[in-house]
Amino acid sequence: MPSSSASSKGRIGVLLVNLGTPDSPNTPDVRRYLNEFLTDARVIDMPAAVRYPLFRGLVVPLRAPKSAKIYQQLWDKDRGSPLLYHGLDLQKLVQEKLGKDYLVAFGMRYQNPSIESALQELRDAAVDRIIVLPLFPQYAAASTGSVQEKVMELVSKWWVVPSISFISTFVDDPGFINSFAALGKAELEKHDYDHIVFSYHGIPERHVLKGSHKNYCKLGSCCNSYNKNNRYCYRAQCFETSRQLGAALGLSPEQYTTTFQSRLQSRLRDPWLQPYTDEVIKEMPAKGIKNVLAFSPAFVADCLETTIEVGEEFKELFEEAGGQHWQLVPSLNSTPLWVDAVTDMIHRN
Ligand SMILES: C=CC1=C(C)c2cc3[nH]c(cc4nc(cc5[nH]c(cc1n2)c(C)c5CCC(=O)O)C(CCC(=O)O)=C4C)c(C)c3C=C
Ligand SMILES: [Fe+2]
Ligand SMILES: [Fe+2]
Repeated sequence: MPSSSASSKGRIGVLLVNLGTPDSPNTPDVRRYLNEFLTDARVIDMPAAVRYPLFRGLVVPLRAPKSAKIYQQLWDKDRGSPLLYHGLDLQKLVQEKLGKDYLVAFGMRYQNPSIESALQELRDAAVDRIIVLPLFPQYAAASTGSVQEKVMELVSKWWVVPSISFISTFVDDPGFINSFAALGKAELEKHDYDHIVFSYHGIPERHVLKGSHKNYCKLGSCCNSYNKNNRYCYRAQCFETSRQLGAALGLSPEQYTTTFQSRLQSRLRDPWLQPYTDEVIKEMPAKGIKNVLAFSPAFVADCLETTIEVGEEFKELFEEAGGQHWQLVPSLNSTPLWVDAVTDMIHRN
């Protein structure tokens, strides 16, 4: 008779995944990161015969030295890339909170620690099943979709394929919303603001239309409500996060604006989601909006796109246009409310 004392159940594996970051802020590492990132067909959805020569041969070599300079500004001399160390801090705290019945691993879609190494950690521990949480509140094929594809590609090669589930979007998760709102309220107590900007990472409009369920989404007022037809529409999800955050902060719709940042290509050739943050904020001071509090709610950890783009570059633009006070709300990083929110999402799954 087999011993009845040994439990037949293993731990539950949890895989937290963020986008990725270079191993160092030096040009060769930034080039390697950008090469992996920008040849992903879910990010640059061109035929491989065009994507590889164009990006490896032209875009990345030109971009890498410029990006490296910005990463050098961002890099912490002891802990390195914020996206990485905040992710590792979150992993540790969520593990402590979930306890010994769970094993929490952390991976990056591009570069290190790889999703492959994180999955291997869970496999070595013979976890019972795996819950994957891509750390992107709003689903986009280029972010969450790419993580899902990579996880499925890797796990499909295992002889024993475990039960696996994905948390694909958490735009309106009360824990996520309340964690961000709490950070915003702390800033609102320190200063008087004329307006709030919710600036999301942009994606090409084409990506939204490609994911449109039965052509429901046409980049118009379709995105003004969040419903079963546009549950995975990135634009509708961003608007929903803004509405939820606005409500949690006690704002009326006129007190905030939703904008999109970080477009990669020329807008003439390839329109990205609009309005563009840089264009909107340049117009604000002339309209009497001189004090702005900015959130970046497409990111749950501070990174190049929050600290440098929103916190520094947009501040400079705003001030040059006559603005007086521009303040970025820090990201969720590994704050206690966010650790609780992640733990709750895992428990509910
Ligand atoms: C929030 C989710 C993200 C989506 C959606 C996304 C789409 C997307 N991004 C690019 C191009 C670049 N993004 C870069 C940095 C970057 N992007 C995200 C998240 C999303 N991207 C994060 C978290 C980061 C920061 C990483 C860090 O190390 O701090 C960069 C690299 C930086 C630079 O050179 O400017 C590029 C390039 C595209 C083309 C795209 C959708 C099609
Ligand atoms: Fe990006
Ligand atoms: Fe829509």
